[in-house]
Amino acid sequence: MGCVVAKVAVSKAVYAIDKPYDYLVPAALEDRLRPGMRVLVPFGAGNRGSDGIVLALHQQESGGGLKAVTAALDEEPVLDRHGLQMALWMRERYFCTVYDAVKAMLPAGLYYALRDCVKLTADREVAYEASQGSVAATKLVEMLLVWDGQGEMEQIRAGFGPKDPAPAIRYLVERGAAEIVTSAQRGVGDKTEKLAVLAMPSEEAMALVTPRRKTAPLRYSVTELLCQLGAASAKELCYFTGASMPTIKSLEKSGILTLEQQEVFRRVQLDDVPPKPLPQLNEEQQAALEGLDRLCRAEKPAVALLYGVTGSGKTQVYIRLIQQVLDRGGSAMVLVPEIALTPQLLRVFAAHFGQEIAVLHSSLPAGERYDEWKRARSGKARVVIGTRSAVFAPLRNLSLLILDEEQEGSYKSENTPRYHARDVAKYRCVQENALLVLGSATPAVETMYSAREGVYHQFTLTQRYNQKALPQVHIVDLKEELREGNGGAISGLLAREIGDNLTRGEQTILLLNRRGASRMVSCGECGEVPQCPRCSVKLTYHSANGRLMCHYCGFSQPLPHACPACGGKLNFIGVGTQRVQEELEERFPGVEVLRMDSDTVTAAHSHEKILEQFRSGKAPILLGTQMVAKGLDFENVTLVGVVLADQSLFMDDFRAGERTFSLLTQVVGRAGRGEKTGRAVIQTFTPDHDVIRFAARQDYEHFYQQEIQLRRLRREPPFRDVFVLTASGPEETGVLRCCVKLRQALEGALAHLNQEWELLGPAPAAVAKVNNRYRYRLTLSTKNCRGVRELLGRLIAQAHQDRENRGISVYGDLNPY
Ligand SMILES: Nc1ncnc2c1ncn2[C@@H]1O[C@H](COP(=O)(O)OP(=O)(O)OP(=O)(O)O)[C@@H](O)[C@H]1O
Ligand SMILES: [Zn+2]
Repeated sequence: MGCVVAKVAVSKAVYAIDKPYDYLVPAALEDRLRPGMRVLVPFGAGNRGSDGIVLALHQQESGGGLKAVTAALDEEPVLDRHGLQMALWMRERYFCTVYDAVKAMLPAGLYYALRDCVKLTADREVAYEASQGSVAATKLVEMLLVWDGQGEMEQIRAGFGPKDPAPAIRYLVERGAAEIVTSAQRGVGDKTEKLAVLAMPSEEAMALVTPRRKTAPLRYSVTELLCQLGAASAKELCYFTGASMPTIKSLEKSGILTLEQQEVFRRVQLDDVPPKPLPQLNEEQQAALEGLDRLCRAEKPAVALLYGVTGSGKTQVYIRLIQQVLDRGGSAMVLVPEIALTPQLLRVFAAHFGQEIAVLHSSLPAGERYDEWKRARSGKARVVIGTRSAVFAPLRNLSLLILDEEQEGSYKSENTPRYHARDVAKYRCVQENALLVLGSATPAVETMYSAREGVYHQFTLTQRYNQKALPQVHIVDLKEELREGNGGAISGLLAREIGDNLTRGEQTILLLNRRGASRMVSCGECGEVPQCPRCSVKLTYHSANGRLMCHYCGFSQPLPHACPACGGKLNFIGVGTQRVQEELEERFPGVEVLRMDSDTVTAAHSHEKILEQFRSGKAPILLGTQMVAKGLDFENVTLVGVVLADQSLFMDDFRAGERTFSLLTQVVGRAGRGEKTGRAVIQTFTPDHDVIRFAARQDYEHFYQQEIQLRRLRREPPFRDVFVLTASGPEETGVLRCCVKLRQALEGALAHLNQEWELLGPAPAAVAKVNNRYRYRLTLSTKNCRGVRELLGRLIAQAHQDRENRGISVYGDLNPY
């Protein structure tokens, strides 16, 4: 008789020591435990509990010296064989731990928050007696008795103040009067999903906070706001008052509000969508469908590019393709970029697949996401529609994966694990013998290159479904406008076109190409621009809450009345959507301008409502940031205006051209999708820039040819890959030293590499300081291969273990956005 040993990927094992750890499976668990189930195990010094996932089980002669699994956390596996394989694959690709990958793959509702508790094991008298000889231990016993014999480590630490409770705990444990237990509880999910509800009449609440208004102003403001609203998401309360989560928590402690794990986001109701017959395809669509379906039926891994101009009806092809997959008993997933997952799109799919749909969206509350995940796993839902992380959805018999707008940056994760959904999808295709369809009107240069090289299959839709020509585009040179004395945001031509549209009762979409709507302020006298105290960036002004905010760390402060440095008058600089809105209202009195940007989109006034208002034709003009550029399909829109095209063009990033081309082509493509022909006006300071000229002609072919040549010359993807190693820490010199050391080690090892490479840095990151941490990076450009990944993985692990690097974190990122 041997024993059963589990190989476990442990949550508390950091990257440098991440490997499968062996644990003995206790007899009581032997029948139950299977690979893919999460477990609680003792780990590290002191054997504190950690969660982990079982990678494999095997028989062994003896388990001498092995620690045992404490408990199983799941009834049945949460990952199957392919899922576990995927986690290992991600570790190797993205320099994360296996458990980091597992967490990214599972819905948040499944996480367990682990709590260490100290529990009295003896009764009152015995416990007191055991504590004799240590004042601290006696105090601890008293504390625990008050809490019914058990306290969480955090509570105890709080109770002991600055004193370390550890000796007192040890004292009791050694004398058999207490034990440390680790309990696994269902995770509480994301803070942002908490709903704060006023827990007492508002007068009482105000009476509680008013006396200390001076010393605790944030408590006062939060309470005041909550009294008006009754209930609000914790995130919103913070946003509008500048408070942070501890303030909300302290109000909860005082009983002024309760935090509920409630719906903050409304789930899109799909039950009432009337079913629709399948679309009749035109010839091009039919040809694409047949080709794709043939690949799908082959049950061999394949990637196909569906390259179709805006409005060519790619969605209709997807729908038919999915229907055929379902008819054969398979399942399918459709991934869309963050901003494209609109209720409108969901309704289109719901009309065809009804209850077969599961929606996995990052802004769904954790509980709902978990439910949807379970529906996919059980086979009740066979079509998953979702954003980036839906690529991990546990569909059975997966035979079709669709990545719509595959060039979009939101498919790349900016947090650990830093994966790209396209790569993960490709790997799943191989695992499942499925077909991956990459859809786009402006494919990523890498994707088109693979298609041209014959690595991907390609299908093309050259015409709009309605046979209409693509919109006519005019370029306006803003330098000319300035010379002619028009310093406003709207040129003469654009104003005339808008006017024409108003007369004809047609609608207009205006894009302000910049992140967020916000503006900076600067002092008219000394030129001072308020900066974030924690980051090396300027603060931007948000009109919705009247505060200056940092987009990197969330710091905010009320807009000062005068320049803090010299007392001068503050001016707003930069064109914000709000200013454009004002200008439009001046030029076209009485005309309603809907504005959609991060400022106007709040829980009460959602994205969805604004779009609904626009669709119903009530407002003639929709003005917004990138939110309005993509995916929208409104018949009556015949004019698109780009207020300023240059913004994203001059960023220090090899994708700047591609991103600008894509955005302009997409937004121009919103016009003329119905019966009437569309027009577009692009305003720019660089009318001769190739990217703008190509975009105006919607000429992807020439854009691609020029771009691929540039990439070849500059040795950028797809010809090489870019690995970025970033070190960040509280002291600049330490971070720099860490990078220099890393560079030396890397150079030494790369000398033996049998392929071309180039190493740059250390250089400060584009934003050199975030949240009081300095960031420096090394950039290695070379072909991605196992040897390079192993080398980088080893060096990152070494850097983590280097004592000199205490407080510094080092991470790697492949082809970052
Ligand atoms: N076969 C079809 N039958 C009926 N209507 C169609 C068909 N194909 C496309 N359409 C209509 O044409 C319009 C554009 O189609 P769709 O939104 O699928 O295009 P797209 O290629 O995804 O566009 P974009 O990339 O610009 O978002 C939609 O209103 C759609 O309903
Ligand atoms: Zn900041």
